[in-house]
Amino acid sequence: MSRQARLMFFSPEKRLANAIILFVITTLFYFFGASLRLIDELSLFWPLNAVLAAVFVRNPFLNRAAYYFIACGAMVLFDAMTTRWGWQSLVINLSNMVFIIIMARLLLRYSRARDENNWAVNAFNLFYFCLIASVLSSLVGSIGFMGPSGDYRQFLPLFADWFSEQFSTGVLMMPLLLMAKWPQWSKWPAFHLSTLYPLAGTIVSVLASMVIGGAGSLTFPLPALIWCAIRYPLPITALITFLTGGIEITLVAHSMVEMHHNHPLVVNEMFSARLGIATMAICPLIVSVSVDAIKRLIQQTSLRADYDYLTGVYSRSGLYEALKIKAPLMHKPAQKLCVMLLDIDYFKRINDSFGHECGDVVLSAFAAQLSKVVGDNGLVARLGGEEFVVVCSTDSEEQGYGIAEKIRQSTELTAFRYQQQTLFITVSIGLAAMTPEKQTLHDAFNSLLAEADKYLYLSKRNGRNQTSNAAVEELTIDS
Ligand SMILES: Nc1nc2c(ncn2[C@@H]2O[C@H](COP(=O)(O)OP(=O)(O)OP(=O)(O)O)[C@@H](O)[C@H]2O)c(=O)[nH]1
Repeated sequence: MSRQARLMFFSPEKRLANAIILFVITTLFYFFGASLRLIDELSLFWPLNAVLAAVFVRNPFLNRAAYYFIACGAMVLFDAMTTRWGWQSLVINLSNMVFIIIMARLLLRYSRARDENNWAVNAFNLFYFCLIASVLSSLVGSIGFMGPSGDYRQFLPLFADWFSEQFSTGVLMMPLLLMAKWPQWSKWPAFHLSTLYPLAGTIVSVLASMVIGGAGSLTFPLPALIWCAIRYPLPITALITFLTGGIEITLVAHSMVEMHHNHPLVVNEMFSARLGIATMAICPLIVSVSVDAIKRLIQQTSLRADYDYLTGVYSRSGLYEALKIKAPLMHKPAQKLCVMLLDIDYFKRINDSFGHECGDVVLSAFAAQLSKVVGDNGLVARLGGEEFVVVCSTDSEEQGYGIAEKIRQSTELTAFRYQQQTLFITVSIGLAAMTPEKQTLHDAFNSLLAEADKYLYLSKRNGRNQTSNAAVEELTIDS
């Protein structure tokens, strides 16, 4: 991911600026969380912990005691100015820090190394890391909050509420926070109305869960979210999933999705709803991560198929793809399509005298030299063994012949090096050219390749290290 595309607020060199920004972010989100408080101390959503954990994951250099201290200090200071919690504030904020530090450390240790470019939201890992961080931080929070003289019958409901909030907010927010980047509008595909269908499906299913109600209705958006995961990029899926989960939690908390008709909302139901929503939220992400991985695999496989592994020039299949995509841009209607078939002379001797590895080095250096001479004026491919093909568009066949000769002469003059050895090679070339009229470039190429093969044979037969084409063939026949 490029520096510009990622959201960058921190820098390893600017420690004071880092400290100030961290302090401001902590205070802002603390304020936001505090304004969402539902019942006394507890919050419906507490986004600060997920936000700070993501900040520490995205900026590994911030993972130092001093920065942890600043974040915790900002929280305690906010409480000191806005509440009368006293020591309880220390416990609550310590529990926040437990979540933040455990989450950041686990993600940095197990996810980042695997995929440097994607901040690897391995959805399974994220789910379990959130679980571990939430259990530990809620334990610290609820035990500390009750204190030694607390009524321990209250422990379980307190722990359940604390844990389910941390866990659901973490699972819903972390993927989005870890992947957030400035949108690159230029890379967005053209808009079609059908693009909105999965989003519309999600909205309709959230509305349906409001109308129908009951615990089961919370899973209504799942199919639509999975549809989103298949259609949209990973960060967009993370955003929609986050919004859907957040809306559902709010609806349940405000009894707009009824879990039990005619019964007021009790903590256990909230606990169950939050866990259910968090579990549902991870499903589209798992699909999205898998779709992303499959897409990358397809990209890698086609890259492998399109390029020759040894020399880096096009493979045979890659050349046919390039003829479809690149050649029409390069070829003007009145121009000649020139196909040169090249075969290194006596290549077997190089293998026999210096070994197969030396042969590979020569093939690779020859391909590099060939690409340099042809430049942007043509396509270079390796058909197999020591046989290469060059396709270019020229104003005349003579011009094509000129390029072929330039290749041949530069090959003859190049000293190829392998270990302490200096080797010289020559190449024989067959050249065929035509102005494709009704034929596609692909068909024209196929017939020119067969013709060039005939002229290559002529070059070999006439002593190698030469270029042959129709004109040379005529001369040979005449003489
Ligand atoms: N090192 C290496 N050798 C290869 C590769 N592919 C094919 N070869 C060798 O290339 C040689 C081609 O030999 P021949 O077809 O007899 O042709 P030549 O020796 O070049 O002789 P002429 O083409 O008639 O000038 C064989 O020894 C193959 O084993 C490769 O990827 N690497």
